[in-house]
This record gives sequence, C-alpha cells and structure tokens, in this order.
Amino acid sequence: MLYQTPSGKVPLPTKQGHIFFTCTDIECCRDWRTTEIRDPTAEVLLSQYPTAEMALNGKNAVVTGAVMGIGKAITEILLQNGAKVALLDYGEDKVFFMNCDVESEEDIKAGLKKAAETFGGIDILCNNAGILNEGLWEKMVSINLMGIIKGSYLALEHMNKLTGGRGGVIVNTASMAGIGPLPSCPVYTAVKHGVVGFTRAMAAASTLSGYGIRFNVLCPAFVQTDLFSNIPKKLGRFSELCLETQQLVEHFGVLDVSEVAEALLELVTDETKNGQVLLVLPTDEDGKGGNSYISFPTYVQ
Ligand SMILES: NC(=O)C1=CN([C@@H]2O[C@H](COP(=O)(O)OP(=O)(O)OC[C@H]3O[C@@H](n4cnc5c(N)ncnc54)[C@H](O)[C@@H]3O)[C@@H](O)[C@H]2O)C=CC1
Ligand SMILES: CCCCCC(=O)CC\C=C/C=C/C=C/[C@@H](O)[C@@H](O)CCCC(=O)O
Repeated sequence: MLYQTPSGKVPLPTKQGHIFFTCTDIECCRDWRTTEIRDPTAEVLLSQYPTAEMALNGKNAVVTGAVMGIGKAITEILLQNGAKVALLDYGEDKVFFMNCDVESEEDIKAGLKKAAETFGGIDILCNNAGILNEGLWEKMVSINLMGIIKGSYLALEHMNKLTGGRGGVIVNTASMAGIGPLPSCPVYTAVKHGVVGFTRAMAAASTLSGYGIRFNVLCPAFVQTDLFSNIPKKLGRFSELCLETQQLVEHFGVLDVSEVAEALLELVTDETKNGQVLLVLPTDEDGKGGNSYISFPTYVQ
C-alpha cells in the first residue's frame, strides 16, 4: 500500500468507493461504527492525494486521553486515514465510548477488551493520556508513566504475535521534556524521560523476543491545549520559574495539535520505525526547528 503524509507522506487513495471517516467535532464520532461520512475535508484530502488505498484501512486503534487536545487530534488523523478508533478517557462530561482512568488496570483492561471484541483485534495503541501538575507529583507519576506502562503491558495481551495477536504499533506520548530538562517541571521531566526510556527498551524487547509490535515515542514541544494553560498554578513549588518557562515558550514557539497528530501518523504508518524518538518542534521563519529523530549514544556494538 502506498501512502505519504501531508509533509511528503500522505495517503494516496483511489477515489472510487472510498469512505473517509472524519471527526472534526468529537461528537461526530458517536456513531462512527455505523456512519460513513464523506465530507468536504475528506474531499480536499482526496483531491490532493488522488491515487491509492488509505494508509490505515482495516486497522483498529485505541487512543487514551482521546477526548481533547493532542489525543483528539490523534483520533481525528487516525479516522481520516481509515482506521477505526476506540476513545478511552475519563472525567465528567468528557466520557466518550469508554470511561477509562489510565491509573486503573481494570479500566484499561476493560477498554482494550471492548475495543478488541468490537473491532476484532487491536493494531494501534496511542498511550497519550497525561497531566501537568508539579503540586500533585505522585499523581503525575501514576498517570503519565505508570499509565503508559500499564497500557502497554495490557495491550501486549491483545497484540503480541507470540500469544496470538497480530502485532502492530504502540506510540507513547512523551514530550520534549523527555529529552532535555524543563527546569520548572522536574517531576514532569522525570516521567517523560521515563516514557522515552521505557518505549526504547520495549522496542528492543519486542525485536529480540519477536512480539511483532513496533514501539515509538512522540516528543512534542509546547502545544496549544488545556494542559498548556494556567501554567503558574501547575508548577507547584517551582512557580517562581514561570518567567523562565515563558522565555522557553517564546524561544521554541507553540505547536498546533494537528502538527503533533501528523508526526504520530508517520510513526504509525512507517513500518521501518521502531524504537524511534520523534521530536516535534515548530518551524520558525528561517526554517529552523521542525521534526527530527533523536540519536542516543550507543555503548554496545
Ligand atoms: N500540551 C503540551 O504542551 C504538551 C503535551 N504533551 C503530552 O501530550 C499528552 C496529551 O496532553 P494534552 O493534549 O496537551 O492535554 P489535555 O489536557 O488537552 O488532554 C489530556 C487528555 O487526557 C485525559 N486524561 C488525563 N488523565 C487521564 C487519566 N488518568 N485517564 C484517562 N484519561 C486521562 C484528559 O481527560 C484529557 O482528555 C500528555 O501526555 C502530555 O504530557 C507533550 C508535550 C507537550
Ligand atoms: C510548562 C509547560 C509544560 C508543557 C508540557 C510539555 O510537555 C512541554 C514541553 C516543552 C518543552 C520542553 C523543553 C525542554 C527544554 C530543555 O531541554 C532545554 O532545551 C532547555 C534548557 C533550559 C536552560 O538551560 O535554559
């Protein structure tokens, strides 16, 4: 199957008989299982990329933290590229499809089971749910790191080729703070470094053992979402570093969620990518920044 993304690797679908599931408003996903939508956005995509199958046709995905922010954009791009998506999230008025707190193994297990039963298997998992709150740092460790570990381990039960699964890809959302320190957020930095390390180790374990699952990690810089609001309140004892944080924001700029979703699509669709750490940065007027794969030192030949 051929595909490309908007920045050079985008689906090249045949026009005939092709249905795009789009979700510009999360509410439109409510009936995604029964509703086939052909909308103007999809037609624009079609006219831009007119000649092949959709990259994710026949693929089943699960996204945590899917209701808003980056998770919502990830959900949209997976739907737009032909996948079916189970949205796992929590919180009053924000629950769609499956109520799931990623701190709870039971919730994740039930969400994955329902997704696997409904779709007939799972091919893609996006462990994306996360919070920023240095004042509630234990909760941040529990959601942002332990939630990703729990989600990955429980998904293995459905996806691991060694135990009857058909393989697939798991993409974890870390952060640029998983590559370098964000001084106002030491615990957030620690857990995001943990997500990067965990993902790389799982990629190696999968290769060595033959799970047939690729593991990759997204590391966006600042992104315009609810998490990236009311920052002083979220810094806890480090609130005095608010100005320095603002300077970093001005230095790097702020991404739109769609830019992060496009990067996610690359990690999902490019089957050569395993154990990859993709830094997503805004591109400035001089063309500096943009996406880049991070190299780490290797000590074992
Ligand atoms: N916004 C930013 O600047 C950046 C965010 N990130 C990461 O991206 C991920 C998504 O963040 P945003 O979209 O910005 O945040 P957001 O606050 O807009 O959305 C987070 C979503 O996760 C859900 N969630 C939170 N805790 C949960 C739990 N225990 N169980 C299930 N769902 C839960 C929320 O209900 C919400 O729908 C997080 O892991 C975050 O650390 C990474 C880099 C930059
Ligand atoms: C405070 C808002 C956090 C928003 C959530 C994020 O995940 C955003 C992370 C974005 C950027 C992280 C940048 C980290 C940069 C450092 O590695 C380094 O480049 C800055 C060093 C600071 C210094 O020495 O001046």
